[in-house]
Amino acid sequence: MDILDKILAHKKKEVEERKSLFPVKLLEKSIYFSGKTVSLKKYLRRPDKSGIIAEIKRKSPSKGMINKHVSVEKTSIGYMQAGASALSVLTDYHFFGGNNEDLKLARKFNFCPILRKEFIIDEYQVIEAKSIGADVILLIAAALPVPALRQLAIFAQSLGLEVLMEVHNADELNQNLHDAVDLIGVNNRNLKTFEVSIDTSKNLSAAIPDQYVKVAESGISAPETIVELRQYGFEGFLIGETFMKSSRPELACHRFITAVNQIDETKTVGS
Ligand SMILES: O=C(O)c1ccccc1NCC(=O)[C@H](O)[C@H](O)COP(=O)(O)O
Repeated sequence: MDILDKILAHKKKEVEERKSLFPVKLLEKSIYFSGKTVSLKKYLRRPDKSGIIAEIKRKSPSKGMINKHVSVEKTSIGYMQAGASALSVLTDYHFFGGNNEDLKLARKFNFCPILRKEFIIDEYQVIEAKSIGADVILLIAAALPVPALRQLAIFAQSLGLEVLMEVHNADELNQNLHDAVDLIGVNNRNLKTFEVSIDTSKNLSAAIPDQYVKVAESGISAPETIVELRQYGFEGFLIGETFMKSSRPELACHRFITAVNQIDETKTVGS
């Protein structure tokens, strides 16, 4: 059993418990449920932004505790002030130390696209995502059979949510391409070995059709990598640990984006 199998087995039980504790009828009463969403696709393409999706991530299966004392309010506002294009909030508690309140807090203090980083296997979690103020959900191709993934994606779009589909290889990519997916994320982290390689994004980039916004996920630790990945057509860059391992994640994000901008400026002057 790899880590994804373990997470999904746990998630199955958790979702059933949540369904009885917080029935759909209750979730639908949230002010966010019938509200408008903010488009991640559009924000990633805004020229005044970096393309960085900055993540709130307290701990992870690969790294253990990363940042126990993060303030979601301070960090999320600081990320956006630093020039991030969007936020990602891990809402899984058991493996990542997150929760729905984190996302609600991020929503309360920011007008920007927010990705609910979750292990979604059931329509209930899509309704929950909308009810807590998310704009985008993640669907992991390796987590679900193709028809189930497609159904969840169509359902999410019917609620006004965008769908970021995460793939690890060409097979997952080719099987799952369809109109209900808005963005394709290539995860550089191998979930069996936890090894990260930016080459995963580079190698898959050409196989992603132009209609999808390409997002490189995980293991991005150097500003130069953003500049390099842009040359492969990536417009979004999901970064968690590199910022969160600092006691001031928002400052780490600011320094990182400033460095990306400096590389861009140097290239412009030199060309
Ligand atoms: O981060 C993990 O260890 C992990 C393990 C198993 C499933 C998912 C995992 N991470 C979720 C993510 O996708 C990352 O938080 C996200 O891409 C940011 O990655 P990083 O910048 O490397 O923190």
